[in-house]
Amino acid sequence: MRVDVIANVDNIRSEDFIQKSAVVIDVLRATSTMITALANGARGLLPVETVPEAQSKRSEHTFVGGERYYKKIPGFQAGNSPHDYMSEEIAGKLVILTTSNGTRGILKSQRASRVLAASFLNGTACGSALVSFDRDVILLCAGCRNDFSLEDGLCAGMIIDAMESILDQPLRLNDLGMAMKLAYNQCRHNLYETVMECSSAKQLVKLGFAHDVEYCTGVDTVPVVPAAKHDLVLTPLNLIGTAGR
Ligand SMILES: O=C(O)[C@H](CS(=O)(=O)O)OP(=O)(O)O
Repeated sequence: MRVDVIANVDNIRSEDFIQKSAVVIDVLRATSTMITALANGARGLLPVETVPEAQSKRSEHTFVGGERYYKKIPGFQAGNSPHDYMSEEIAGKLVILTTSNGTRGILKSQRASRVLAASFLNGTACGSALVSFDRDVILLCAGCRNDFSLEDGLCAGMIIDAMESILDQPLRLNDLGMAMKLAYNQCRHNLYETVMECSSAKQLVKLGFAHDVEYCTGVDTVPVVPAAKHDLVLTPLNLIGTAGR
């Protein structure tokens, strides 16, 4: 099985996803938020590109959230903090989410056979789902404004590590994949301290979101895998029965 790690959303074309499993990684914070919303009973999550598009989908059955420049959008029910998605208010609702990078990554990947959303919270569960799909994989690091974010790359390294442990053999990796596997193994025992040195974490701490960085560096603490197949609504993957698909 081949696994390619891509540095940011603009470094890949949508046709490159055809016939592959795609995993979008935005540790700080979009994919950590998606995982949290589904773990807290949201019935699904629809990523959208623009603020007006999100607003137009508001109804009694939806919960509309998102950010621009880390801040909640005026009039929205929530921002992009996973802590905004832990209340009973979202149970049974379709979450509509628009963020600067993570939701763009999901939209870009939609030609893949399956699209998953990953972060440290569910890394091992994602790895085992990918092995069961038995297809080549693209790990798309969402990054930040066309740039690479190290925390996303480290999470890619974690997923590669989990897949290789399950398969008990090395995967075929691109150079960024090799680098991230080595980097993850170098810092896996002090992940929080390493992520705290990354630019997005520093910015979040400055804006009063230190608790988000702490939560988002929890390893395998929320083993729910948001997944989409042939449409854009992410729902929790049922890990039993995914083999061979
Ligand atoms: O809300 C976030 O943490 C970031 C903000 S920014 O794009 O990095 O300025 O958005 P995300 O889509 O989660 O990367």
